[in-house]
Parts: sequence; structure tokens; C-alpha cells
Amino acid sequence: MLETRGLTVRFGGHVAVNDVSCSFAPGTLTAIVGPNGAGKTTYFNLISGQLKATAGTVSLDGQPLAGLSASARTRAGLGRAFQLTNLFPHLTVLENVRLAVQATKEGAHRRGLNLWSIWSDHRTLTERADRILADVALKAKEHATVASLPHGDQRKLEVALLMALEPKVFMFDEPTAGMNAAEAPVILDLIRALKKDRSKTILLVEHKMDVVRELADRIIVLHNGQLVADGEPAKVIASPVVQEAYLGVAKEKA
Ligand SMILES: Nc1ncnc2c1ncn2[C@@H]1O[C@H](COP(=O)(O)OP(=O)(O)OP(=O)(O)O)[C@@H](O)[C@H]1O
Repeated sequence: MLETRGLTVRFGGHVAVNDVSCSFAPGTLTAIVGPNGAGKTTYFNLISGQLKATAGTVSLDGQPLAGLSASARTRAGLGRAFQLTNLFPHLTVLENVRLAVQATKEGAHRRGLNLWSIWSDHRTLTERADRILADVALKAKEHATVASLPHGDQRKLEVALLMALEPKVFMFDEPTAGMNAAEAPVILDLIRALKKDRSKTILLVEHKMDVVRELADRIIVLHNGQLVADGEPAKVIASPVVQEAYLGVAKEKA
């Protein structure tokens, strides 16, 4: 279980995330919605460790994450898809995924120079990387360098790296942003496939309400940094606070 308690960050006089307490259970995809500037990405940054909180706590399965760097939080099981920053542009697609798979395997080097073990490790890594590339529909491009890929394929590769790390929590911040109509469904299919694994917690910041409606088991709404609604999607979308604050329905019309 991922939990934030009283999570708060101030930038000067502005409270971008204000006292947000929320728990995210495995087997649930929670969409985080709210108007521009509501604090969604900042909330993600506080959870993943890109930003230090002014107050409050983040914990995963009871382990406090407060003192941990972003990379230590990744090792603890928080997986965040980052836009392109984790990719090695001059390596091939397969090499990128193999490195990510390798990063999750502990201590292969400690077994010493055992050629059989090195060879079988290599084979296992390649097989796992192959499976992931098939899942994200990039197998045909495995020998292309990342720098030569179109934007949509680079975004798919980010998800592949995230899958390779086998996190407990998947965090997606507008995963289809900048993708064309042909590319977006591949990413959405991947998220659908991830949802089938009931041991995973998935957080999704998303502006597209059709995507939210289809994928979310639960919606939380941030507005001016505060958690203003939380619950089952149909109810949250229909609630007056969302109709007014997020969907821009005028009070007199509602
Ligand atoms: N590093 C920072 N320094 C100062 N202000 C910041 C910083 N990061 C975010 N903010 C401010 O905090 C508020 C929340 O921003 P945030 O990007 O989290 O909103 P958002 O809900 O993700 O918006 P969008 O939907 O447009 O991406 C905004 O007013 C933003 O200008």
C-alpha cells in the first residue's frame, strides 16, 4: 500500500500541494485529475522523490520514504515513467531494455567469473528483454538506436523500461501526451494489461476524461493543491465539485 499523509509543499507563499492524505491499494488504478496547475505533477514529484515535501509523509508497505532519494525510491518499488530521461539515446532498443532488466537482478557479479553463469544470465536477460519488447510492440525495432526512433516509439520504450524494473507502483503522468492517434492505443493497451496484475498499484495523471472513464477504478481530484473528491469514477465525475471545479460547468447551469 502506498500512502501519503498530510503531504504538503510550499513554493514561497504558494502551497502547491496542501495536506494531501491518501492511500493507494494494489490492484487499483487511481486517476488523478484536476485543472491545470492543481498540483497533480507536484504530488507525483513528492511521491517519487523529485521534490522534497515541506510537511507530511510518504510510505510504501509501511516503509517511510521521506529520507530516500528518487533512485532509492525506485529500488523500494516506486516506478515512474519519465519522459525520455532514462533512455540511452545511442544504444539500441534491446540494449536499453537489457540494461533495465539487468539493473533489477541482484549480485550476478558476486558469483565470480563463472562462464556458465554469465552465459545463462545473459540468455535469461535477453529472453526477458525480448518478452517485454514483444509486449510493447517494439520487437521489430529492437536493433534501432533510440535516437532514431519516432517519439511514440520512445514513449513505448519508457514503459518497457518501467516494466523491466518490476515496480510495485506504476506512476504515469499523461502517458499519451504528444502521441498521435495510432500511437496512443498501444500505451493504453499496456496500461490495461498491467491492470490485470492485481498485485500492482497504478497511478495515472490524465486530462483525457474518456481515458479516465475507461481505465480508472477510482478518481481523486486535486484543486488548488487540495484533495477535493475521491471515489468511484461515475460518482466523482458527477459530483458538483468536479462539475464546477474541473469540468467548468457554471454553477447556475448545474
Ligand atoms: N518548482 C516549482 N517552483 C515554483 N512553483 C511551482 C514549481 N512546481 C510547480 N509549481 C507551481 O505549483 C502549482 C502546481 O503545478 P503542477 O505542475 O503540479 O500542476 P498540474 O496539476 O500538474 O498542472 P498541469 O495539468 O497543467 O500539468 C502551479 O501553480 C505551478 O506553477
